[in-house]
Amino acid sequence: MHQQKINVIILTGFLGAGKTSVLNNLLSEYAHQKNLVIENEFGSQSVDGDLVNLKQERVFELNNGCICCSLGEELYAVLREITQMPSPPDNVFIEASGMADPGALASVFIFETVREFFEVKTVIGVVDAVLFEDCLDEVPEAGRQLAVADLILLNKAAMVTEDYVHALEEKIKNINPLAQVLPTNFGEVTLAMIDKASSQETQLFTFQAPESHEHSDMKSILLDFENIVFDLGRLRSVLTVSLFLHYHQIYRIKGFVRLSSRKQLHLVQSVGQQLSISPVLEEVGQKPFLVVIGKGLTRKGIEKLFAKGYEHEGITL
Ligand SMILES: Nc1nc2c(ncn2[C@@H]2O[C@H](COP(=O)(O)OP(=O)(O)OP(=O)(O)O)[C@@H](O)[C@H]2O)c(=O)[nH]1
Repeated sequence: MHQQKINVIILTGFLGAGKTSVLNNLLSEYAHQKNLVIENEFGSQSVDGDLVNLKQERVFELNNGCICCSLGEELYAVLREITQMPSPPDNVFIEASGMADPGALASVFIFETVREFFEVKTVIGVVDAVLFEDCLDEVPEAGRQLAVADLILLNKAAMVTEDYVHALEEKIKNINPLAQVLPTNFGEVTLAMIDKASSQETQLFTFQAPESHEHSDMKSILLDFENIVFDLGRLRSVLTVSLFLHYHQIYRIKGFVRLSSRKQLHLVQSVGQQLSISPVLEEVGQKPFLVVIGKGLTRKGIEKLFAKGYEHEGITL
């Protein structure tokens, strides 16, 4: 087995938002390490010409899938190939096509067989400051890309006024209170920005969400579970079914819960249709809560859904 896990950075964002610019900057930032790029582009245009820093890196292309599920299978096959390389890379960068559902990509990394070798360091969402509001209203994938991201780069910031940048930052934070939002130009990112966004659990510990927020039809709902103890089996089955049935509404779930069968607090998170519930090693007084991000959600509906995870078998303190 590969001794150290391979870091994975997933780049999402709408067409022309600046993903390739961000990728080039990242390749410069990580130039001292061995990097590999996976592209998921529409069409068959060559990507090599766009990437300035690809001296040693190898580029894999995913061609078949975009929004469909074959994308996950294709990525899985590429990842297997990477683990069998004589000298595997330190970092794998995945640039998702502007039309891709990043959940389908990110969810591959929830599988145990993949997690054994790879660790998603961060999911970066690149947003075009000029076009963001139009995109969000008109393109469903744009909302999903925002929901999945840990770090959202508000790119082309210099093309709009400072006040507008602040207003957009607020809007984006309201949609995804879990992410860091940073204005950039020409996709300029630093390692420090990535490292900050990738300490996800630490970030969650200090997370203070607004009650509930709305923009367009997208919304984040904060659920306080301080006095609730879930039944693991029930919670898992309720969420698994809901992520499948309400795929077009629930974009992301993330937070902590208490379980009747375990002492430790558990981190719950969904990526695409995949769910993971894992123990938190150091809780340091963390209170249980969950954030649900999605489209057309109602607090009542979401509360009802989670109640199925603790009523009867579970205990309400
Ligand atoms: N003015 C300005 N142009 C930018 C900025 N960032 C990127 N661009 C330009 O916007 C265009 C698209 O940038 P890319 O980095 O290729 O964007 P992308 O998201 O990879 O594009 P697709 O692969 O087509 O989805 C290019 O011409 C960039 O030079 C910026 O901050 N300001």
